[in-house]
Amino acid sequence: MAPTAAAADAGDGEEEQAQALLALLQRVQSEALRALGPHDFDPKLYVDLPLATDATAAAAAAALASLMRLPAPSRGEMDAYISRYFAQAGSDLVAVADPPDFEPEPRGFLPRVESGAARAWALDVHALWRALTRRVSPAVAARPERHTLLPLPGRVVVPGSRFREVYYWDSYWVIRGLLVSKMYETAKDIALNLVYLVEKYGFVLNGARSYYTNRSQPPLLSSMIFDIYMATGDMLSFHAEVHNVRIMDNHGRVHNLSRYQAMWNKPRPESATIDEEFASKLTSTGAKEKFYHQVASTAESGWDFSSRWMRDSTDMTTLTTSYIIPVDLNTFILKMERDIAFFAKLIGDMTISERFSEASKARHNAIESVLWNSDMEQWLDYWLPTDENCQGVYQWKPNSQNRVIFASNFVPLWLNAHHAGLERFVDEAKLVRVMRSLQKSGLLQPAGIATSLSNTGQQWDFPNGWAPLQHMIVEGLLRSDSAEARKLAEDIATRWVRTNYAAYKATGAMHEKYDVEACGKSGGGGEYKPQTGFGWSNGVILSFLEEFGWPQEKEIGCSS
Ligand SMILES: OC[C@H]1O[C@H](O[C@H]2O[C@H](CO)[C@@H](O)[C@H](O)[C@H]2O)[C@H](O)[C@@H](O)[C@@H]1O
Repeated sequence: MAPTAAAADAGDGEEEQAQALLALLQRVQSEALRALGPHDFDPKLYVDLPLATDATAAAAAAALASLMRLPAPSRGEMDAYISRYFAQAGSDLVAVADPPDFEPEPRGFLPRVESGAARAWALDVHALWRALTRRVSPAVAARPERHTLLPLPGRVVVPGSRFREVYYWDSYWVIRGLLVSKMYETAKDIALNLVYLVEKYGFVLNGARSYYTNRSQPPLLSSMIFDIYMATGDMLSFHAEVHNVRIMDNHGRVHNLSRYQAMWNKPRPESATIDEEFASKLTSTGAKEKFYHQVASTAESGWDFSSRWMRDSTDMTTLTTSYIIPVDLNTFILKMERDIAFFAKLIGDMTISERFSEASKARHNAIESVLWNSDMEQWLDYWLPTDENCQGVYQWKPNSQNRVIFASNFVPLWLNAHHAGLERFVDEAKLVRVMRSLQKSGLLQPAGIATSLSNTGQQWDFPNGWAPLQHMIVEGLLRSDSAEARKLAEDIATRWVRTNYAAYKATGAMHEKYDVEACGKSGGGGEYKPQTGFGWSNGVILSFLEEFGWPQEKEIGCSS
């Protein structure tokens, strides 16, 4: 997960040049804000610009310095400057409109989807892989100092719209969809690209840009490899790291758990103007640096942003992410430990297999001792004191569990969906109790599972629902002996499919997130405009349609 010696092997000269281009682009970003104003301003666009083929960074910097001397550059002057010195954002990725493993209707595609409307839409969603598959242009590897995009050896699938590069945790659900679409080679390419990032940087980056080298995202690489292996029998290799916190429970046992922790204490380049604006109310440099560190650590969580990480949900400067032990992160790492044990056994390395099997058992105990709350029948994030550096052993305190309801409190159910034959993470009786807790939590809404119960305007809060959260909880409920749990899983999936379908029919697009209060509404909130495309939404729809089918007589539109 998070970096230890970020970019240590990436080469010092290369790293310096990457940082010089980024610094120039951040100055362009600030100048563009001055020229264009904050309305509809997307700071990420500017740090994604490659240098134009006939431009040098020195000439672009000199011309920018002249613009900066103007009292207020006009939109025309700014546009002229950008088109003179830079190529279009995203032009350093080559569209792969015809991936070699794409077939308009692959043999054996969604055999249980009988409804004509559902099947036609599923084929549209499947065809979106053509619009989202890219290859990094060879120009990037030839002159990396001219791009913030990082070179990658294979094809990628991007989420879409402003997200022009491959993302770490998005790729898990993209791959799940690609496996339904029988695009095994593209799925393997994505995973191998992420392995390449591990080899080069020591961990999988948040996304494949030079400004993402300071942090990772939820660690799902082994899950990708596991699912590819299950679908194809092919194995890839990988490696990952964790950031440790030690907690002593009431029986004197010390547990190791993990937290998010980015290696960064500056504004995020892709959102620098926004971060600086929030930090402007903090007076000391130290306080600003701590804030920037929390912002980057929150981006590492994938839940950027949410009241889940804030002491005061109205104040971004109260982000406290690196002092929180998150339920979902520890679920992902436990799954990774089980995956490694599985693969090591498969290749006959029993020493590694046993080591990771022991680690997964220890984390299982830690999750049950530190994060499980038997009154609420949910797993809860654990908040550490913010005045310490997390080096020592903390004494567990019941009040440090965050009793606020989030969809992540139910993500450990997902562990039940994998590794048939192993001891189940949650036994049947407990699963039914957790299911009841979910049913009365308020998270179940007409169009799916809400991210939280608080409407804060942040995108990882109410009323937004996100594809990965629906998918993990549905898969967890589904692999149960309880008919009621399986029925609830299908009910949630049905609501989610219907809302995605209705929004697609209304807008012609698949969306990054949805408003779960009503069927057919896309989501909003957060620091950027709602995006379409969209990698993980497409992947989850294909996965649900494969799992549950769609009978002829079942209505796919919103039922009134
Ligand atoms: O530019 C702002 C932030 O955008 C990304 O986060 C969001 O989109 C990602 C891609 O779909 C997704 O993985 C993440 O969960 C979303 O919150 C980016 O990952 C952040 O690092 C970035 O600061």
